Amino acid sequence: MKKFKSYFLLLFEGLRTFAKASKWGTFILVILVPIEALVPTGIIFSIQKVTTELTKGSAFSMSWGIFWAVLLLISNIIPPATTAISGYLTDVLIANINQKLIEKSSEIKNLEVFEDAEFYNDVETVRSELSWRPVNLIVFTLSNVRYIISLLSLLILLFNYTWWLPLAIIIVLVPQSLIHYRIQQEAFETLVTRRPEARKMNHLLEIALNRDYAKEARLFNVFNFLKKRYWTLFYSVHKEENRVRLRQFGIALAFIIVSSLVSAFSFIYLIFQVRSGTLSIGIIVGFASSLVAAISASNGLVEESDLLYDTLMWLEKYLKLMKRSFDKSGNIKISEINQIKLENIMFFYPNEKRASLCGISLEIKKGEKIAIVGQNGSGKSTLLKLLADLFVPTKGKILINNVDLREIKQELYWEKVAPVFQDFSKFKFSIGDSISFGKMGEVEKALDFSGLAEFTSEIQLGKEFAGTDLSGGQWQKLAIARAFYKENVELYLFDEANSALDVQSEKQLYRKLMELASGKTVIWITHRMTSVKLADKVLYLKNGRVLGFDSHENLLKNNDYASLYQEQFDD
Ligand SMILES: Nc1ncnc2c1ncn2[C@@H]1O[C@H](COP(=O)(O)OP(=O)(O)OP(=O)(O)O)[C@@H](O)[C@H]1O
Repeated sequence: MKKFKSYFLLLFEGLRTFAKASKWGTFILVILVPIEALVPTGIIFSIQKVTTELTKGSAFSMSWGIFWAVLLLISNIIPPATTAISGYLTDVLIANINQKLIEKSSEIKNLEVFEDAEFYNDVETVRSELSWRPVNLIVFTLSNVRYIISLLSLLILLFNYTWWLPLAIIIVLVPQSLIHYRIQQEAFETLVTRRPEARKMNHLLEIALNRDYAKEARLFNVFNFLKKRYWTLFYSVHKEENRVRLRQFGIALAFIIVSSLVSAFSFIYLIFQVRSGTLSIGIIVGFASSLVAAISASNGLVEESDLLYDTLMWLEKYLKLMKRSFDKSGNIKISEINQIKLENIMFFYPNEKRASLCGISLEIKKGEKIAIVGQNGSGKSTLLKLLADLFVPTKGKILINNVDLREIKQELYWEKVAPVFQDFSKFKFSIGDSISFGKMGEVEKALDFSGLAEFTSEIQLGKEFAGTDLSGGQWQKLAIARAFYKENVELYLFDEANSALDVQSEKQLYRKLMELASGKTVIWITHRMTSVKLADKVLYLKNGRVLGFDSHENLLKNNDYASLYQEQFDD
């Protein structure tokens, strides 16, 4: 019963979601659907009346005939109208849900949530099924409301013939529905808990079909591997689902046999009544038609409410995501970044036992140029992500102008920071939009600064949008242009922003950066040691710890650093 209650609560939430998308669309459907649902009962009733009046030779048969014709007309007009309105409602519902998801994502201030498997699974479930779930939500909600109203009106009609038949139908229907919901829930859970496998299967298909994988997939001939891995995953996912389906079929069959026996028995009983002259022939026509319609409505209700239930479980995940509140940012406003102080920073990625950063303490003053060096995995990018306020230290504090970064209004801090990440995003907009995101300003200047002067802001990016593609270095220059374009920056964070650049472009990058960032703080990660000479201080990291934080010249006295530096210039 608790399940039923939550089912109806969710159904109500679904209706509220429709109303939020379009008040008028929902209102018209709320009027039309019950009328549409009542029409079949009206038609059966009028046929019964026509037959009864005809056998009596009464002139009323004509009035009932006209009533029947009007109902027939209504039954033909309403379905195309509800289809058109529900089509419109589906479109605005999808747009509404998409807008809400974009808004919700903007509330995520700490990227740690993306590392949480449960959250990630929920987001993936909502996102991957977004293109078709809202359609199902509308279609199945409407059909279920229609079935419920039809069934109730038919049961009332049947009640006029025999009181025990509608009762028997309800007695068969309720446990049948309960068992179905239980199984459906199990099926959904199975699918969801198996979601990582389903995602792996999708990834295999992506490798086979996506252009990003096309080169290596061919030269390393991964296709046989993909096919085998796909079948292995398929069998593991579908073994469980087939078990659920089989149970569902068995239970449905048992209930169908019971309800057919009850119906047959009542029909035979009524035939006897008509033969003995207790009931009129019109009654048997009405009874037979309403029984067939009621059985078909109750079967439809069980089947489609199963499908609706499945969709409502998706809605539940969506609503859970919408209700989730994320860490709030602080409230302290800053207009400048005069000092950055790290106090004994320790950082573990979620569910990781090994610290990625350990006991980092240092101070950076406004305008200082800091290079971060160290071997792969030493914690350089992690430190930069903490400085960008995308992750929060597990222990210790980052102080900005002596204020804990957690207390500072995040939007204001981010306004002052211009990053180029190692794994920068390749936005497939026009070049202008992928730099400015719709803001006014001189995109061309940023392009020129980052060495992309030959491109204009109108050029569309991305082959999937009939646009152009860029070389690896050009994509990186575009990410750099994005950072150069940003105004009122106080802190530049560059994570191997030179990794794909040719020697000349790299020199230009640092020249422009030093020019643009004069008086501002710049922190850059690099494996190419030539740029360390430009830095006021070099931060040398190893295994998440600071091995040195001093000028390049002073650090050369450290054997470890000296050999890291020297190795670049050896053969
Ligand atoms: N999302 C993550 N989840 C778990 N561990 C991570 C994650 N990202 C990085 N790590 C781990 O944190 C440590 C530091 O990684 P980080 O990316 O900061 O190194 P890095 O010095 O920037 O390396 P590289 O020079 O290769 O870019 C590594 O041991 C890495 O395996």
